[in-house]
Amino acid sequence: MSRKKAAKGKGGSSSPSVGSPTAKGTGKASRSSPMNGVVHPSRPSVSSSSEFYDIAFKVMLVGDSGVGKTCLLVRFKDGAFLAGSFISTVGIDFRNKVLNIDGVKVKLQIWDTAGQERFRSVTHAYYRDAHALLLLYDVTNKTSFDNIQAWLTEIHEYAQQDVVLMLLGNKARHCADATHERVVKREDGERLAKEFGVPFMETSARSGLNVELAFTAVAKELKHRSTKDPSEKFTLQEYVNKEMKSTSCCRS
Ligand SMILES: Nc1nc2c(ncn2[C@@H]2O[C@H](COP(=O)(O)OP(=O)(O)OP(=O)(O)O)[C@@H](O)[C@H]2O)c(=O)[nH]1
Ligand SMILES: [Mg+2]
Repeated sequence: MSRKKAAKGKGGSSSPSVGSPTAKGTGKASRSSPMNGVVHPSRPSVSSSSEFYDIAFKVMLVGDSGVGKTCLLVRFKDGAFLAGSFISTVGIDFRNKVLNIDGVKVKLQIWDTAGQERFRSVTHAYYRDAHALLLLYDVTNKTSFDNIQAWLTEIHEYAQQDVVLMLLGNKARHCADATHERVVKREDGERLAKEFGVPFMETSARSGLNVELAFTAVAKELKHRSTKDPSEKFTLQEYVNKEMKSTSCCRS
């Protein structure tokens, strides 16, 4: 397996990277990638980064405005929490991160979409290229939870049928994240996820709860699908159930 070089740094709506609809100039996603849609660039990206990778995937963060998509990405990429005033994402943005999954360098190109309704048509253009979707709601905001069904309808309409999907209940009350009151019970999230057959866990971009796990689990599933190694047994939901940390330490 030849090793490629990852483009480094923060992306942006003005300069999308390899594979974005805008970069191809067609406004439409391409489906020409080999290995079940896995991105294997024909040559290393022009970049000063020393991060090589073997396979690359696109992961999209979706959900209502304010649920914490940008914060989740920043927590995962930089290990920090964006405190202070809320700056709503305009259009779409991306960051890259290379993970070592069982000896394979997996590059995730993570697209952070704007949750605001007025940017919905921008987001639609990116769905078809996504290998995985992390769908977020905010456990302190009931409307964001009620809107999950509408998001799922949208996903079924615009995303690939075999897209890897995971539901995340963010802002979960956890040791370092107890600023807001929970209004969506964990059991409600579990029930909804079960109903739609998608893996689920609660996260906190603020405390870091399960953030690494959410992206690692998706990377493992995508790598598993692309290598199709029959000796390797992997089930996303089982992995998540085994690895996830619960918020129970803070429950009163
Ligand atoms: N307490 C708590 N606050 C969070 C968490 N994640 C995000 N926030 C706060 O929620 C607000 C919205 O976070 P963003 O990450 O910007 O939300 P977003 O989903 O990217 O919103 P859009 O870009 O408009 O779609 C910010 O004020 C964050 O500080 C979390 O895990 N816990
Ligand atoms: Mg945002």
